Amino acid sequence: MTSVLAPPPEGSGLKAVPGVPGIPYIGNTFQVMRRPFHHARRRYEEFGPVAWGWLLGQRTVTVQGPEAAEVVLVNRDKAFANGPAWSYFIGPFFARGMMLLDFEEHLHHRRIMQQAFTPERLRSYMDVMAPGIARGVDAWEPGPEFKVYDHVKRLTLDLAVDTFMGVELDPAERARVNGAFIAAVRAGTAYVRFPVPGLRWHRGLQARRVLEEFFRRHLPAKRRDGGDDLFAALCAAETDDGHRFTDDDVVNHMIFVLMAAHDTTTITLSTMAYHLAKFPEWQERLREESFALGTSRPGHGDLDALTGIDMVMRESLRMVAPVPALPRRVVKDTSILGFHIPAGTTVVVPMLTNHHMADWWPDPERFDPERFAPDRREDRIHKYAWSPFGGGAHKCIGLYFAGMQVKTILHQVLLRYRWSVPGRYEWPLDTSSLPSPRDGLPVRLHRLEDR
Ligand code: HEM
Repeated sequence: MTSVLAPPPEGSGLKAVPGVPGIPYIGNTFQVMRRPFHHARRRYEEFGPVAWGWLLGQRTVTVQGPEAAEVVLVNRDKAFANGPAWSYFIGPFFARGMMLLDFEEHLHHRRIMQQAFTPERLRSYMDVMAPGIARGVDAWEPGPEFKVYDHVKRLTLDLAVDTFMGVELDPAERARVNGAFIAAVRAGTAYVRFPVPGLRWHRGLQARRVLEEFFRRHLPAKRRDGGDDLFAALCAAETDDGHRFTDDDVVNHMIFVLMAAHDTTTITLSTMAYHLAKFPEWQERLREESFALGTSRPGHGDLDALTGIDMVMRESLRMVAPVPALPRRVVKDTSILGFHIPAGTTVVVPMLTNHHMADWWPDPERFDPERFAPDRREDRIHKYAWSPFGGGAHKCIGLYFAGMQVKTILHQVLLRYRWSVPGRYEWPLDTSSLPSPRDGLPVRLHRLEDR
């Protein structure tokens, strides 16, 4: 049954947000998680861009389309806060990470962290990363059921340890840190959201302690010796007016950045690999481009020549946004596109489904990288039509790093392997958390010289 979220203040000229909220606390949670595209389309046809319902235990206004996304992400009157919204999901495990800070404090931290993402820093991360990528990709064992997602996840996690931590780890400690990391990420989507020994939430809290202890142990040496890694960069980062991170800040930011960096790039690479297997003509086109580059170790500037990889990456980020939804908590009464949004509400910008809206994207279900070609640039229809990296004050600080890493890995893979899937294969995408293929994306992988 249709009902309104809250009556707008008298004389405000605002409209009430409509919706079919469903059963309190549960509402449409299962439909949204299982069939997000179908559900979003139906809601948009019935209510337009602003509608409410119960989602994951909260009264939630979902805003669809780039115009509403812009209002929320640009956040002109500071009505939308990140911390309370994201903390609901990942707070205990990623406390005081950059994305969970707000307003003045966030700006202050972001200015310092920016020093770890300057062009010079990016170049040196790339130098550290290149041999690890070559080693990791070389070690893949071709076969008929090669699970792309699982292998890429392992690779990006290993790269994160090398590029971000810059600490020599023996295999046992590497496994312990990687394991803690995976447990902390998994805990965010636990069904039982309090600590019961043996269950995800509890394991997540234990993992957080392992990670804190790890970074604290290595911190004094990093402060003293410096290095080319992100950990050293955060220790050294200083704004022009002399602000630096405390030890606690460095630990909190490191734990968060590791999480922010590796799942997202894994999903991007997997989506690219899936479509390149489904559309072999694109795979060949990209391979030719990679061979034409004439180097297996491209430097930062060489990557610009890989225009095909760039278009496929953008199209893959459109088709499967790795961060499917951006939640915000409304901290004072406000409005979105003329609708009254009361304080206390959770607002969600659903990037995953926004990128499939027929009002903004011609033939949105079609894999068509050329839509990003210079003569088409369909994303230019609106500044927020394509925003897999978010926007406004919290826009992904690692977006150039991500592009660099994704392109370098794919380039290395194209130079060594060819892969395919059976003609009618459709990957079973799990959208109940960050999107991922339920089957690990099995492909037939050949080494090029074997063919
Ligand atoms: C394809 C890969 C990536 C995607 C799609 C992605 C997406 C996003 C999105 C959507 C946000 C904004 C969240 C919000 O507004 O609530 C974000 C924030 C962030 N990302 Fe990324 N990200 C990626 C890779 C990375 C990498 C590689 C790093 C670090 C090296 C990184 C570090 C961060 C950080 C620190 C924030 C918080 C920024 C802030 O709140 O000011 N991300 N990312």
